[in-house]
Amino acid sequence: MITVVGGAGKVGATTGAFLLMRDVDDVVLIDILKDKPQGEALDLGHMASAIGSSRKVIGSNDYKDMAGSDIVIITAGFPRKAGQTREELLAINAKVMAEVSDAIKEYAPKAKVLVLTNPSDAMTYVVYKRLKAPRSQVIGFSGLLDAPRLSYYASQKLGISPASILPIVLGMHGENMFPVPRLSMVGGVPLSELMTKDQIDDIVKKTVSAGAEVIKLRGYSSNWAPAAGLTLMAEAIKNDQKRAIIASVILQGEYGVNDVVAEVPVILGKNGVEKVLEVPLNDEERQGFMKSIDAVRALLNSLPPEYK
Ligand SMILES: NC(=O)c1ccc[n+]([C@@H]2O[C@H](COP(=O)([O-])OP(=O)(O)OC[C@H]3O[C@@H](n4cnc5c(N)ncnc54)[C@H](O)[C@@H]3O)[C@@H](O)[C@H]2O)c1
Ligand SMILES: O=C(O)C[C@H](O)C(=O)O
Repeated sequence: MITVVGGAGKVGATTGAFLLMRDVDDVVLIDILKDKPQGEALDLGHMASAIGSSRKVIGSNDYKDMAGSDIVIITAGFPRKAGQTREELLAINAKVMAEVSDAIKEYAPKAKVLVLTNPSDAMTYVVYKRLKAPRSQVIGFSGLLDAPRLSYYASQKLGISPASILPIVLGMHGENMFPVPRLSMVGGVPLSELMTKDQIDDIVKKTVSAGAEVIKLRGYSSNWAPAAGLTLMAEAIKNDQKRAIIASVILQGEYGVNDVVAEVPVILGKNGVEKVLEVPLNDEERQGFMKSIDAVRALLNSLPPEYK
């Protein structure tokens, strides 16, 4: 069973749909909004029936309905509006994370927890600290959004399928994210060798500002792409795929960094994060990555003390 807390929201409900479409597991949508999670679940139940799925889906306003979940996905909280940064949501969403973490501790303490809510690296840290769980159990989302965005923009320039690109994006989910074109491969050839410097600069810029661009165009933030990424992460854990995925984890010595959350490639399986991979950065890339790490560290330092 997979619970989505924030399940009546845009990313939450979309994730519920994708989990059912890909037959990953039964789904529970929990939200504080009256009737909305139940309404979303009813529509999704009809959808499951339409596709011939016997998966169950329920909506609830009661955290105790997450009991028995193997995975809890947190999409609860406030999204940013046009002109806002993700970091501006720090205090308001940290409060939501604390409440949801306390519920997880009570009702699903062994669940693997995927944290989407922004600013997602800091929110992952808050949940990790609050749950006092091993870092393998608390996994931040965004790598499976930022990396496919890099592939998307590169594929458009190169006229090839995004599926043939293995993208690497590290660090923070935000303005300080660190795409690494030299380690992003097309058939073993780095993007940096297939494109001019100007083209690389352009796709990096577009990747970093993609979330803001979606908001600017349609008035609210992304849901389809993050829901797809969350579904693939849940699938990797549920089906013990031991798949390399970029996710946000609490670094414990890797890259010479301690107690900071950052996007890095990890192996995801039934135990959550089963391995953290250290990509071979050159000196210049290492500097860029550390700048991104410093930005996350500064954000974590600015958390109110009760969340650290
Ligand atoms: N990390 C990423 O890559 C990424 C991608 C997209 C969105 N986000 C973030 O995810 C969050 C959700 O985005 P959205 O577009 O789905 O927003 P939304 O407003 O559509 O949904 C959020 C839902 O959370 C619910 N909620 C609030 N507090 C709650 C609580 N204590 N318990 C249960 N439910 C609660 C709300 O009622 C709402 O239904 C935002 O912070 C957004 O910025 C992150
Ligand atoms: O941009 C946002 O606020 C949502 C998300 O972080 C994204 O990158 O799409």
